[in-house]
Amino acid sequence: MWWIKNVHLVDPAQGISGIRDILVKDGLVREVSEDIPANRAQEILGADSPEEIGLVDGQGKYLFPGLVDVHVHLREPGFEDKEDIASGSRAAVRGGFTSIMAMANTSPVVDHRALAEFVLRQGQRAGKARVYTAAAVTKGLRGEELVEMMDLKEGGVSAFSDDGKGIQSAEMMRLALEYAKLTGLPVVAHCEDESLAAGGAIRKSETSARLGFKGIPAGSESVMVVRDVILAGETGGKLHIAHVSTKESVEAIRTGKARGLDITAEVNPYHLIFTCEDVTLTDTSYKVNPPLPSKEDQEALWQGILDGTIDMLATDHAPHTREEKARPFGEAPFGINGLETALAAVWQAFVAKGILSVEKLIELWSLNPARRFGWEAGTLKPGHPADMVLFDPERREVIDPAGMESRSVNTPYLGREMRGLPEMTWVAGKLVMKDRRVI
Ligand SMILES: NC(=O)N[C@@H](CC(=O)O)C(=O)O
Ligand SMILES: [Zn+2]
Ligand SMILES: [Zn+2]
Repeated sequence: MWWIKNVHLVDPAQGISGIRDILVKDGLVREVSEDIPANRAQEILGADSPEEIGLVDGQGKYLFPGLVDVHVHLREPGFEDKEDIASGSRAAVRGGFTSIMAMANTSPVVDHRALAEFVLRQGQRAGKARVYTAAAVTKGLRGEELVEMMDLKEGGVSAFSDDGKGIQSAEMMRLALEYAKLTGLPVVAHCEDESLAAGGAIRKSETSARLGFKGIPAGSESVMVVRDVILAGETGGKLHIAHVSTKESVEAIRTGKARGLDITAEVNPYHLIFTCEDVTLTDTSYKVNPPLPSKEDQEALWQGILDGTIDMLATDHAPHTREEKARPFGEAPFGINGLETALAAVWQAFVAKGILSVEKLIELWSLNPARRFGWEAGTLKPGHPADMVLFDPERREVIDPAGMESRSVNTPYLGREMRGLPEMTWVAGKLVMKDRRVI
């Protein structure tokens, strides 16, 4: 049992952003109030003596509902040299994430029930973050034949996604939305038209021309977002757009929402922090799909966040080995390792500077994703699971591979000092990270 005192609690679902005390017992939040006297805490917690209660002084710190990340690559089965479910879920809680959703682009692909159940079981066995999983939309991510959606839903998946590949056939996407609708689960769309994107390494721009790369045009994403919004309208299906990175995509989603369609969208925080102009040939950790956007697109992403067109942030945690990322830029795989650095990155770039409020941050990264995917998370209302993060806005740390839980270190922050980090993480009232160490 826990008693956290004098902490700045941020919980948009309860309309709270201010100093509170909070009591936790048997995995649940029991009481949230402005000041809890010792005898009352002992009574509510049913403690025989004060020594039984874990007391945390939250002075100068924030308490957040555990962050919810709907887009991570845990690489198991098949690519355990990059990450596995245990290491990924440890990285999650170290970074402040207590619920994560694994993508299906493993080997074999999570396109059948037995494998989905395996992923969920491995997540439980790891006993750190709550691990949810998406199943593929099409068998083997080949875009040709739908998976058994109802069977997978019964196996416990939370969404369907061919993430890593765009579904090239409009008819296949239409069918996917229609069938997924019967399960009540969203289709998570990775929007990428291969005829436009093929062979590119970074966003088509002055930089791509200067560096001598074939650029990936913004349209390779936007045309498919427009298509999928239209198909969501025709089918009445539930659509979630992954890693939105262009102005035209934001516009299409805004239009779809104005029509009342069942659409949500996420942005990868690195697309808010970096632009295509930051890319250098020597650092492949900036190579990500979709590629880092232009300044103009980045501004449109912000507009989308501020007016509610964009519902959430998601790391798209995409670990790759040092060997793979050591290849020449054009040949290195796409992806940025996110779980252990993303919150700090957003904090120091935006929240610390007053560009993004802490309340909006928690809406975007805890409340909204939990609501969309139907998970019990995103708030610390009494009676809800005590998935919580104690966050120290002043804590500094140099990002050192030796301290990282992820098996991969493909982040632009390597060797850089970050400011604003999670200090303690609880999942279901159990302390799983303390002082930057997973326990
Ligand atoms: N985002 C990436 O750059 N890479 C992801 C695939 C994806 O999310 O599309 C990966 O699996 O490595
Ligand atoms: Zn993707
Ligand atoms: Zn992804």
